[in-house]
Amino acid sequence: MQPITTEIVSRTIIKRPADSYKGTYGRVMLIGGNQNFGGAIIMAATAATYSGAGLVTVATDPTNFTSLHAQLPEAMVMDYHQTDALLQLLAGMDVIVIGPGLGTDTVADQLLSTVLTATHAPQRLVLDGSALTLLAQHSRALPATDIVVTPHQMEWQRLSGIAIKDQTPTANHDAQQRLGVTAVVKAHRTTVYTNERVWFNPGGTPAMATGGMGDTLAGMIGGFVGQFDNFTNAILSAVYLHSAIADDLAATRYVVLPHQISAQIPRYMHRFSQETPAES
Ligand SMILES: NC(=O)C1=CN([C@@H]2O[C@H](COP(=O)(O)OP(=O)(O)OC[C@H]3O[C@@H](n4cnc5c(N)ncnc54)[C@H](OP(=O)(O)O)[C@@H]3O)[C@@H](O)[C@H]2O)[C@@H](O)CC1
Ligand SMILES: Nc1ncnc2c1ncn2[C@@H]1O[C@H](COP(=O)(O)OP(=O)(O)O)[C@@H](O)[C@H]1O
Ligand SMILES: [Mg+2]
Repeated sequence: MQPITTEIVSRTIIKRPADSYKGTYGRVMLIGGNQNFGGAIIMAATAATYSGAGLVTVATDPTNFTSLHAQLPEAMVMDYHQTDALLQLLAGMDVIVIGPGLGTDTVADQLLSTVLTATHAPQRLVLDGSALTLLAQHSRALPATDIVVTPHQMEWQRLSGIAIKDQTPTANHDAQQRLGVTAVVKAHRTTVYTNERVWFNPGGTPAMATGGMGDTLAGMIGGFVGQFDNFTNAILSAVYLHSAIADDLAATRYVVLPHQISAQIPRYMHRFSQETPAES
């Protein structure tokens, strides 16, 4: 196991080229937020936007439109029941994040199938939350493109079949190889599994144990993989920054809330972009 280092983050978060525009930084669609879990997709979309995604579209239940816009006017919205319109929009996306607050009813199940069928390389896919629970219920073909799953320990148990107490790095890596996708297994010390390697995140604090913290990470990963070419390094950098921000905030706070993390992302990205070694 190797630690995720600040050097990886500095190499990944590069200064923005002057000759660029919003399209340069990723068209990201986030799909989720049923009538009960609207907050989850709002937190994920907020994190993606504050992570620098150039254009953010949220496909959600219409009951969430107003609250989403009140929090995040930068985001566009669409009703996720409108399958034809969704398919049309999906075709133009660089990154699709599905799962935060999606739920597991038949609408959610259908949406996941639609996304798995419609996504094609080089589009990148982030599967989180309810999408993982649905995926574990019956196996489906995954598109041949960059995919990352971001389970907590119970979601990983459902997906991999490994009981929480048996989730060792070796067992998790074997399961990741079988699944063929990058796996971010979230815990106090989150571990990341790629085809080549096992990484561990040195940061993280129990002050992060609040609903929405993982939704925020999923949005950050969506924002990062839409901007930074190296898929693994983009994921590692998002995992690292998410907890590094929390650790700093927790120095003076008993709990850290997801929206407080998102508010700090641009400042931390700026800092790491200034540290980019001149030769890289
Ligand atoms: N504001 C919103 O809209 C929010 C919406 N959300 C959305 O809700 C949806 C469902 O996601 P979920 O994670 O809440 O529920 P689920 O997948 O059933 O897992 C919980 C079960 O697993 C167990 N468990 C064991 N270990 C665990 C661990 N390390 N971490 C976590 N759980 C662990 C746990 O055990 P217990 O707590 O009972 O001891 C329990 O039995 C999803 O779409 C998500 O995005 C949330 O983000 C919250 C904010
Ligand atoms: N005790 C802890 N120490 C470090 N990180 C934690 C701790 N508790 C929760 N987290 C982090 O918070 C996030 C929780 O994710 P998840 O359970 O998916 O939340 P949600 O679905 O409510 O958004 C993960 O990134 C996890 O690593
Ligand atoms: Mg979650």
